[in-house]
Amino acid sequence: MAKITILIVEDDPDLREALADTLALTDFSYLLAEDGQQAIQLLQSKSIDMVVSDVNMPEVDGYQLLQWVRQHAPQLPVLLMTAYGSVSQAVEAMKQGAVDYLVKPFEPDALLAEIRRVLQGTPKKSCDEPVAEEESSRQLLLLARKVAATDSTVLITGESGTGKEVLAQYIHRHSPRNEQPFVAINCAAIPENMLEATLFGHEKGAFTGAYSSSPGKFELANNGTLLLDEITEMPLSLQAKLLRVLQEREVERVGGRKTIRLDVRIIATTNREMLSYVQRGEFREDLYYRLCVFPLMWQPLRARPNDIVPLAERLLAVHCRKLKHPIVKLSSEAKKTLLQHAWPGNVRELDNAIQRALILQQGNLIRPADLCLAPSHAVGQSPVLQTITEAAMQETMSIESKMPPVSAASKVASATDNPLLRDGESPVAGGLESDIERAIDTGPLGEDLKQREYELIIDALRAEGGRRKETALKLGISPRTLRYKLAKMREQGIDIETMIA
Ligand SMILES: Nc1ncnc2c1ncn2[C@@H]1O[C@H](COP(=O)(O)OP(=O)(O)OP(=O)(O)O)[C@@H](O)[C@H]1O
Repeated sequence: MAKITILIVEDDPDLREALADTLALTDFSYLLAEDGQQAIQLLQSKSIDMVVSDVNMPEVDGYQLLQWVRQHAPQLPVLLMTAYGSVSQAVEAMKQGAVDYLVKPFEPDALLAEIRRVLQGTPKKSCDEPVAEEESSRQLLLLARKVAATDSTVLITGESGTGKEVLAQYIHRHSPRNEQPFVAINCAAIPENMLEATLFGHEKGAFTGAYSSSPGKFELANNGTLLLDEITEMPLSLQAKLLRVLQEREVERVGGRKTIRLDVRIIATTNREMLSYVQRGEFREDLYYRLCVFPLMWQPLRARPNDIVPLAERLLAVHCRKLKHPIVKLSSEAKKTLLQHAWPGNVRELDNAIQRALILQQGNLIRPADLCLAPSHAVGQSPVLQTITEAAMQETMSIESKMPPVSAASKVASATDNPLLRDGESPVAGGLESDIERAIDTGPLGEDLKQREYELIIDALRAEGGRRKETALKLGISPRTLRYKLAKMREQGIDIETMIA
């Protein structure tokens, strides 16, 4: 059997040699590159199973290399190595598709364990169960445990950052398939022309750039669980093929003739209101009903206050462990501040706030100022926010009435049908949640944020020479969302082409 090849990309010659020495003592074979440019050349000519890359390198750095991989070989896992000060960027890189990051310095065994974990497709080792102190969250986990025991297809809905992937992993961990792979694919993050090959695999030469044959996510997940993240972002043409695979339980690689039998448990997630996608003809109805066998919904974080502080404490412990930092605590004022915030970006926003606070805090105690939370997002404290929360509640209630009833845990649904920038935690970095965006549509804050968002989009388009797919990838949104945003900008009289020029 061919050996698994790891590509090490590191500009520091001593560290590169040390990493090579580590891999030389294992069954893996390895290739070495001094920078991103050399790495791309090797990726174009050799068969490589995984990339382990430094972040800061001259010319083509780790992030640019990651972007190249996302476009040309999206199924290839990229593990980043980063210095302590660049951790927040590395976390951002994970959102862009890196499988994980290691903080330097690390033990050789930590690297090998991480490589094995990634290649086996197992989720991050964590004996930690999802935090669920709120009654509705507990009930949700109970339901998840029940469905985990079966092979039923599960559809998880909830706003961006509520914990849909965490719940999917929880189901897998508690299922009879837990010793088998858990494989996740984010349908919004893979370029449209690569999605089919990534899902179903391809044979060598099936298309330009198919340097070697490769199994798809379905094959990799065989006997285990496949998570189809952000399923509404899948193009209609591919939905038809997906439906066939789900019905017939077999797959053929792109450019291949062999039929491969499948035994895969499917979990799909979305932060959109799927039924309105179905009504608009953007999502196949038959596929919707095949996926929505057992729907589960995470409430937005603002609707489960009892989860907020325990989640913050868990995230704090995780990051302290990862950064080898002494234990840090939350002051009681900081806890109050957390409870007063509306968390439009949900648990992911909380995670970011905790990471920021960990960097800023002094004396191993987090105080309110360290959290850097915008006061305008404090629950019940600002008229702007009241509008936001009211609008969000109205939105979620109107959705609730349309979703099939599942449980008491699903009192507040959160998907929206308005495709907007994801990851609502920071308007500058990532965009806003749709409910919030609509709520602040008319206010001065809304105008400022919109202008800033338009500037970001134009800048990204300019940097990518007007190419839509690349721009969407750069902004961390789906091409569909970008199209929607551009249409909105045109409606407002913005001449996009002139601005790019
Ligand atoms: N109940 C929970 N317990 C512990 N950590 C959680 C929980 N929910 C979410 N998280 C953490 O919050 C972050 C976001 O979670 P996750 O990726 O599962 O959200 P998501 O709903 O899938 O987001 P998206 O819609 O953007 O894909 C992750 O870092 C995850 O570990």
